[in-house]
Amino acid sequence: MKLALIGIGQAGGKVVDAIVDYERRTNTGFVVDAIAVNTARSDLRGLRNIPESRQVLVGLTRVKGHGVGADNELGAEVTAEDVGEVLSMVDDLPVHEIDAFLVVAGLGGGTGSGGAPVVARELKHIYTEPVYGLGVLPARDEGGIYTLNAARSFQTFVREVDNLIVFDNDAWRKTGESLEAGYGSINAELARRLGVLFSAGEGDGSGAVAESVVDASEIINTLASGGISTIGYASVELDRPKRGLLSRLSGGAADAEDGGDSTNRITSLVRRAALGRLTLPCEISGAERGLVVVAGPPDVLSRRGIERARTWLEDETGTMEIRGGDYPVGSNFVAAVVLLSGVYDVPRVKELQAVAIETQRDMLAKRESSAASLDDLISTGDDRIEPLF
Ligand SMILES: Nc1nc2c(ncn2[C@@H]2O[C@H](COP(=O)(O)OP(=O)(O)OP(=O)(O)O)[C@@H](O)[C@H]2O)c(=O)[nH]1
Repeated sequence: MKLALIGIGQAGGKVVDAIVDYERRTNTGFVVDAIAVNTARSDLRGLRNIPESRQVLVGLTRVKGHGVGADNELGAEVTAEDVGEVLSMVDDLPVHEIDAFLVVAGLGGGTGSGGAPVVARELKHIYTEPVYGLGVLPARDEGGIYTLNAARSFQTFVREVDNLIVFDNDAWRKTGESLEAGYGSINAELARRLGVLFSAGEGDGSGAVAESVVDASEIINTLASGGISTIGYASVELDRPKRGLLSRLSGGAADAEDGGDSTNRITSLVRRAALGRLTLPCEISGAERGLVVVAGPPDVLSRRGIERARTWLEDETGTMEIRGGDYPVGSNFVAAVVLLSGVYDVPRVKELQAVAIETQRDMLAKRESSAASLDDLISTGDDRIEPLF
């Protein structure tokens, strides 16, 4: 599936940078182009895979290239004011080659949180291709303002995109590692999941042909549920020397050849992917749609395994709309990606909203009491001191 990526804010830019890095290393060609949008000049300078010619600095007259300091209302405002610059860069893209747009942002800050829904709304207005969002939720300990920003942006973003894929930083932190230090590896993990999913059907340049292809329309139909999505992933290294291209391309005989090993490997991988750590932890039963992609050398991609895994996922989720297929790649790993779309039982979102409501209430009360306290402080009672003007 061919994507145009638009990363907004620092997290958005860095995640898009990581996806482009994955795409180049794997030679999968699923990224048609990538654009970074920011209010902070220094954030744009840090990007390695998005050249200056694909970067847009918005809000320059208002914030002078210094970011919006976690004020997402200002982020939305300045992005709306300068959205024409973003759209004219999108206009330069070969849009006829694109299957969908993916707008990426961290929802806890200011620029991405406010700007991503604005850009998504404009893209949807102009183009007929689907516009998907990828929203990163802040970790629990980032504080109330980040949580409130994320809750407000989430409400808005989910309405402006055809589907919002969610990634929760909190579920991905490693013990003993600060989140800042861990962003590099977290972004790489996220890029791998999205990379395997979106490059399915594009091939990896080895010329291998899939038995039952996962093409762009399978992904689009899965995401057509709307609402929000989560992605699971699991992989295993094959215990054998890497085979030559010829044997990889021969493929297709996995079930007969290894007495069911390939079938079992795939079913257990898909279970691990769906029941292990999802990009957004949630209850998978009740998901509206699902897609299973199994990537690996063709001679171990068991069609029976994929069928069984699909049936298992139908039982677990309670939906018949589980699509699936294989994705032959020249690798010594077998990987399964499970995309669950239209998930509604998500305790993390409910918790985020509860903290956001509490924060909003506290902030309003504080603002009112601060105004009264300042009046108190300044007032000199009956002995009035005249202000200068
Ligand atoms: N996964 C991931 N999350 C990040 C990364 N950088 C920041 N975040 C998250 O994204 C949130 C938003 O931060 P930024 O993207 O830095 O904010 P911004 O959109 O640039 O907005 P301002 O800095 O306020 O102008 C943070 O609260 C973190 O939760 C990253 O590299 N990877």
